[in-house]
Amino acid sequence: MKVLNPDEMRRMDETCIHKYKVPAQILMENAALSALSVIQEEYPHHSVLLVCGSGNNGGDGLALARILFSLEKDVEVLLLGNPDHFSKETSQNYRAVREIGIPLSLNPNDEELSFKPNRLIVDALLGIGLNRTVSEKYKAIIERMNHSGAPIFSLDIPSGIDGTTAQPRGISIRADKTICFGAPKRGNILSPGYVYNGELFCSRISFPPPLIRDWPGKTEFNIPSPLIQRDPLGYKNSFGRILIIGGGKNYQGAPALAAQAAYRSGAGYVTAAVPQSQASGFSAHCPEAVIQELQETTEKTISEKNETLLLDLASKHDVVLMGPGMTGQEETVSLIRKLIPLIPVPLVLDADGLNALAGSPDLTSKRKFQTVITPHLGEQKRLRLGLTEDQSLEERYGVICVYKGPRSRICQSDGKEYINLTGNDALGTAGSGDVLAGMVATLIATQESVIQGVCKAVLLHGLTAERYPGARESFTASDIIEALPRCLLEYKNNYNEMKQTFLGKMKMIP
Ligand SMILES: NC(=O)C1=CN([C@@H]2O[C@H](COP(=O)(O)OP(=O)(O)OC[C@H]3O[C@@H](n4cnc5c(N)ncnc54)[C@H](O)[C@@H]3O)[C@@H](O)[C@H]2O)[C@@H](O)CC1
Ligand SMILES: [K+]
Repeated sequence: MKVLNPDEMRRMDETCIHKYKVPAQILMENAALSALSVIQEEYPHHSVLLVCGSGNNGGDGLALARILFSLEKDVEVLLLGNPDHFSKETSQNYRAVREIGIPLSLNPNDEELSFKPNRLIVDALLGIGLNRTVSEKYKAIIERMNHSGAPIFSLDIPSGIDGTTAQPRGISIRADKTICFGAPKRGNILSPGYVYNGELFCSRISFPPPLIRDWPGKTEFNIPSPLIQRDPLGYKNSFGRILIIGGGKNYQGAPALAAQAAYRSGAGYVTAAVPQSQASGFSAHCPEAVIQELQETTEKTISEKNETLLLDLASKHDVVLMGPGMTGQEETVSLIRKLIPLIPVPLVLDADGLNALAGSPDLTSKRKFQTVITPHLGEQKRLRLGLTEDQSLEERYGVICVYKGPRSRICQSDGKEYINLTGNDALGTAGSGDVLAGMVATLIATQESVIQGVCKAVLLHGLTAERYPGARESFTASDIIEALPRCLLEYKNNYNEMKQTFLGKMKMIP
């Protein structure tokens, strides 16, 4: 399923209206009816206060007020704006609400604003037409709604969340539930917007299937797809040979976590190239890994003298992961920068590999084999140095970029983007990224393509956190590795069901 930005959503609405001849009035009515079905299911006994703005989002709210009133619900409307400027559809609903005699305050002053904790608030102030910082007048109302103690149900998107960036524009409604219309917008799905949305519902508001299916949008969910079956006649070298280049003084755990994660996610053979003084410590952490001892700098990090050896070793593996625990030691950084363009297989760069890359996009953009980078927020900022605002990391560095964080995004240089829905805050723990890097390297080697491998690894990594039976506070990187056998099995056996339910992150409403 596609995830749209507000411009695309408007074009989709227009196409539905003009090409498929579904009138705008019907779309608004369907939006209101789908919101009604959520209210009937989730808030069957609540009286309802609808807070409506002057755009079509407000129109949806007015249509919903009309339908609720016809069901003899206790409803009241607060409406902001000048009715002379309403769209045709919003005007029609406004006139109906007035004629029917539904209680309505137009542009209420402070005393007329009354929010009761036990009355459901329907937030229909601002939808995808939000195009600037929330005005002072709206801000005051949003604050009052947020502090009212009442449950809030947002129509289309919580008022104040930017549909493209998912950031609040100054302030935003914090909804308990949100229903998005037609298709989910980026602001419904990405961080931090998805937290403001609360529980998310989606209605197609009768958009014809080809309109949604054939939409040329470039953003979609990272939906589970089947894992490649292991060859029953395979052997260790056919199940993915991974080379991990990492480690430095005080950082032997990072490559060890990556190596364990690689084995637990299916790698047949893992070589760990680490500074010689750390080899024995490494073996204690991951006895399955084959160790390549490397010459060291005086600071016990990987020396530049290993260049030829490492390139030769890389050529004997399917994928290389470089970076975990390598430190920012000058000579080591220089080695990383020499190796990046020359490594003759797909390359995953993480941690110090990314720090060494930052500011030199040509190192990766000219590589003959694909590169995957997995930066967290701090690393993203460093990698952005020297880039213009409209340039993306994936485009400028010529890589697949995994933007790690809540709702990680996996982006290709051609603009295709997959939003991952698995995971939670438990993953914010030291070593979590090292584990992910090991999983990414392995699934790249074992799945049908580099992008498929990356998508599956990110999904699986998030799943381990969701399936953890303990408190999120207690979750560690080792728990991810420990959960992999179960989660991998669940993914293998149930991907189809996971696909149907979108992993429970969004409920489809007729
Ligand atoms: N045919 C369609 O286009 C459909 C649209 N629908 C609804 O229509 C919404 C989009 O409608 P609109 O494009 O009219 O936009 P909105 O209803 O989101 O808001 C536009 C209004 O808000 C004002 N505004 C924008 N930014 C503001 C700010 N920061 N502070 C205060 N006021 C601000 C604008 O001046 C304008 O009056 C969707 O979110 C959805 O709820 C649905 O009815 C489904 C069909
Ligand atoms: K809204």
